Amino acid sequence: MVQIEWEPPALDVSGVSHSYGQKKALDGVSFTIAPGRFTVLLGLNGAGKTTLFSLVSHLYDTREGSIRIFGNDIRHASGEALRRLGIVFQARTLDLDLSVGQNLAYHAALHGIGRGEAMARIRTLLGQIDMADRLHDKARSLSGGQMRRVEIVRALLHEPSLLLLDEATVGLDIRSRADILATIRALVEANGIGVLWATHLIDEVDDKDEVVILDKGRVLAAGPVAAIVRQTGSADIRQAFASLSGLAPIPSGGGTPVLPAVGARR
Ligand SMILES: Nc1ncnc2c1ncn2[C@@H]1O[C@H](COP(=O)(O)OP(=O)(O)OP(=O)(O)O)[C@@H](O)[C@H]1O
Repeated sequence: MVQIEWEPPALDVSGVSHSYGQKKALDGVSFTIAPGRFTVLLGLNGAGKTTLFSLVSHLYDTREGSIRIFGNDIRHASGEALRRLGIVFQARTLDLDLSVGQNLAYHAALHGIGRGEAMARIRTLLGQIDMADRLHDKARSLSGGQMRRVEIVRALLHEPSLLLLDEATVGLDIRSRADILATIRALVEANGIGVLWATHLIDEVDDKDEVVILDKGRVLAAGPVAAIVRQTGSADIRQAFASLSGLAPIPSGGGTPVLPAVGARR
């Protein structure tokens, strides 16, 4: 008999709710993402993306529902779950007074990676993003896009199988945004890792991606772009998103935000 090995989803979010006092930020959120895939978590400002990331990364306790990373429950097997996870938060987190190499080596040490191995990984990853020559430069001397790329390298140092990025292109110009997105897509290909890319920018979705559409704390649709477009009877994901979330059609063009102010709270 042929035994088929079952691989658990990279991320399995099941019935997750979260409130801030009376405010319900997530309401029965369920979806899975497959290993090695690029999945976009698409939602307007205030949809609940950052709250979801805070639960997945165990910054907040999951009180309702469950979150599993490669089968490891974030509550009961948080060590193994977090070992498989890399995360780039929306806010900048490099120490500006340290060099690129020091920032990265410090993070590697926190993960218990020996100095020699850490330096080898740092050099390889910086090479993959064309920043090998910036190893000794102070983080302060980097552009916003370069800082983001270093943060991405930092999130990859412990060789996670799933990378979460929360609005990774916020505050960057169109060129840097495209570069970051291309960098991540190339790293997914090269390293075979899965990515959950949170954004409110519809233009960051590619036809080949999987998408989870989050609106006011609820999942409106989840699956391959083509399936969502077909199921909603839309011409493209732009129209599907607009019709699902009850918005006026979104005009196309360089990275049109679907809502005006990034970081605005409702
Ligand atoms: N610390 C908090 N206290 C109270 N309410 C909060 C807090 N953090 C978020 N919220 C509320 O929870 C909801 C979801 O916010 P969240 O930041 O998770 O959304 P988001 O999709 O990440 O939005 P953005 O793109 O603006 O960061 C919003 O209505 C927000 O106002």
